[in-house]
Amino acid sequence: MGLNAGALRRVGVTVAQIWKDSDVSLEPLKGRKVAIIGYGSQGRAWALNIRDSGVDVVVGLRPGGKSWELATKDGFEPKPIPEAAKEGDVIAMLIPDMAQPEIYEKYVEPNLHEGNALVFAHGFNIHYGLIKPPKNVDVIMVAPKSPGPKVREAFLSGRGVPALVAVHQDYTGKAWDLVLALAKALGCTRAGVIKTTFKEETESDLIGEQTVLVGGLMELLKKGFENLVELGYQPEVAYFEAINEAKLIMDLIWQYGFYGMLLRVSDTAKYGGLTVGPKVIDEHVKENMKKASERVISGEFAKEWVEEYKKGMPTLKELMEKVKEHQAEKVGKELRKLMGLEE
Ligand SMILES: NC(=O)C1=CN([C@@H]2O[C@H](COP(=O)(O)OP(=O)(O)OC[C@H]3O[C@@H](n4cnc5c(N)ncnc54)[C@H](O)[C@@H]3O)[C@@H](O)[C@H]2O)C=CC1
Ligand SMILES: CC(=O)[C@](C)(O)C(=O)O
Ligand SMILES: [Mg+2]
Ligand SMILES: [Mg+2]
Repeated sequence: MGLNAGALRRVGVTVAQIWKDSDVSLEPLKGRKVAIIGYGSQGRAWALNIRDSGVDVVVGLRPGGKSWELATKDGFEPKPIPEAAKEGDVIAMLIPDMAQPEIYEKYVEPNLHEGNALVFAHGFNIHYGLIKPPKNVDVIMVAPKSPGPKVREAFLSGRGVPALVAVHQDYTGKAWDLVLALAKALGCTRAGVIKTTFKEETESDLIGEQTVLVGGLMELLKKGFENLVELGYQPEVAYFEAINEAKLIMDLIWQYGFYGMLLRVSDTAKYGGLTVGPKVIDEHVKENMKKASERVISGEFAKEWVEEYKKGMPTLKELMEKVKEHQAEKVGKELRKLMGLEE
């Protein structure tokens, strides 16, 4: 199957529908309690932002853990997951994707009431059929296009991060109003919220994080660092050049776009970058991206990840250790200390 522009239509959305803050009301959340299950990257940001938006929040956690302690420090009174799920009218699943099916089945599903809403921040478990909710609840998603801590940081700065919203099941007939209200309570409508489907969000999120955001970006910076070191330049120079400054250039792209970034670097960098860049990140890279995308779309990646999780994540653990051992990490730690970024 070719992955061309036409393939986009497969996901059921052709023209982007975007909501902004003034289009959306918080009214659907009035008098309803939001149960946040999990207090990690997204969970903490959601609980704090939704509470600050004047909505009643209960945090559901495993008793005695680190999250319990942190949520208590933040002024919540966390409850065991089954109790929070029972109390909540709107139940947000914000524990790791792989942990969700079991926790859902054991503690959440038995406590769902007719007309409740089950909320996801990523479509994985619904799209790949690992969680099958009952027919008498709404099943919705607000997927912030941002790491959790930035969801909180942006909310506090008054800006908000963009998000995708979707409705998988509209039992009450009011699921769209609710999902938009949640996006507003998270601060996401301030930046813009786009209508999507669980399929489009799941596939594009996985493809994005594998080929660009997490996999692609890190590999590019790592190889850029290694290349400089192998050529005999100082590792500290390589770190500042290929890793630290990448953030500063990315900030310019973030704020002004490609063209705006180019206007702010030297003509020498513009000419060198525009002529050499496509030779380094060439069509082979795009072909590799397509292959990775096919594995996401076919469900092959999801199957592999579930198997890895069931084995206790040996590959993930090994790869994480290897990252820690990389020279860029060792040099970087010292330099980040120097710049006052890390203790
Ligand atoms: N990390 C991020 O920035 C983003 C995450 N998402 C989605 O948000 C959801 C939550 O992901 P994260 O915030 O990364 O999760 P996380 O890994 O930060 O979750 C940690 C929380 O889950 C709890 N937890 C972990 N394992 C558990 C288990 N077996 N049983 C009960 N509780 C458990 C921990 O105590 C902690 O409170 C996922 O669906 C993810 O795909 C979506 C956008 C970005
Ligand atoms: C932060 C985010 O949006 C990711 C990369 O999709 C994720 O953490 O899963
Ligand atoms: Mg993701
Ligand atoms: Mg994402």
